[in-house]
Amino acid sequence: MTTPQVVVHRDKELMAQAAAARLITKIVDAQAARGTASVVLTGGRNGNGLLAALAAAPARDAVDWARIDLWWGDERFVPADDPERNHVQACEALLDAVPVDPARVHAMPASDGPYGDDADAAAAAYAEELRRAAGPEDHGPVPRFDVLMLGVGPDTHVASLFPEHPAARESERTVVGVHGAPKPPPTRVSLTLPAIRAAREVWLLAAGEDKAGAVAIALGGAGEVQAPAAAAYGRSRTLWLLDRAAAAKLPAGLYPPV
Ligand SMILES: O=C(O)[C@H](O)[C@@H](O)[C@H](O)[C@H](O)COP(=O)(O)O
Repeated sequence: MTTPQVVVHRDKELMAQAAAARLITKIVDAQAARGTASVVLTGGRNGNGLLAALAAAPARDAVDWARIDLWWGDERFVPADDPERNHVQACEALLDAVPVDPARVHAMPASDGPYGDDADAAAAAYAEELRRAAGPEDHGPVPRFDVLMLGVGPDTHVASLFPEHPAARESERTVVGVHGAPKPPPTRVSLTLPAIRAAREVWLLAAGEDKAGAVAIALGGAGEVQAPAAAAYGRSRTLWLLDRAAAAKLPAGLYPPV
């Protein structure tokens, strides 16, 4: 487990812009080192705010968009064109504006797709897609994503792993169907903690005062089933990107004054 590093920005706009700049650099470095990059996107306002900031950043053209695989940490299990879908929101925020290779944009299946309304079958299919993408150098059933981003919910959920839900306890499968989620819509598909922890870097994003309690609990040593965000970490780095309001309940001294 990597020790979390905390970076606090003045407000959520600056947080989104700084995280977008950080992501551009990370992708450019990964493409220089390995010829390709893989990034896991998150749903939610902060994840989409980051993508919109990236779309507006002049340096976005430094990325070779044809040589990047994009995955999702979770998806709302609704029809493919539903505006609630994380994939639809990511297209609006960024993906429609950059020359990504559609074959490398790995959206999770929708509820009107080949698996119908069977979220568990959709999850199994996504797990298989990840397994096929993993090479021998990945030493496991999912690729070693360069960056995996997660929005943090006010109850400490990440992706669609909600506190005390079975998905937060999953230790074998890499992707699961989630039923009865407390955040609508109730049916979702989500990466599990073992899949999340395969990433080189995990970035957790939280902004606003309604997140301050969750951030303090997760960074205060809570257990993974009670606080899934506490158990989301990367192989080489775990980074919490916060605005001042979300950091308000952290103990003094955990990050430099902003
Ligand atoms: O599908 C979703 O809703 C998510 O992926 C979810 O895990 C989200 O990232 C958090 O709830 C934070 O969302 P906000 O950034 O909007 O607070």
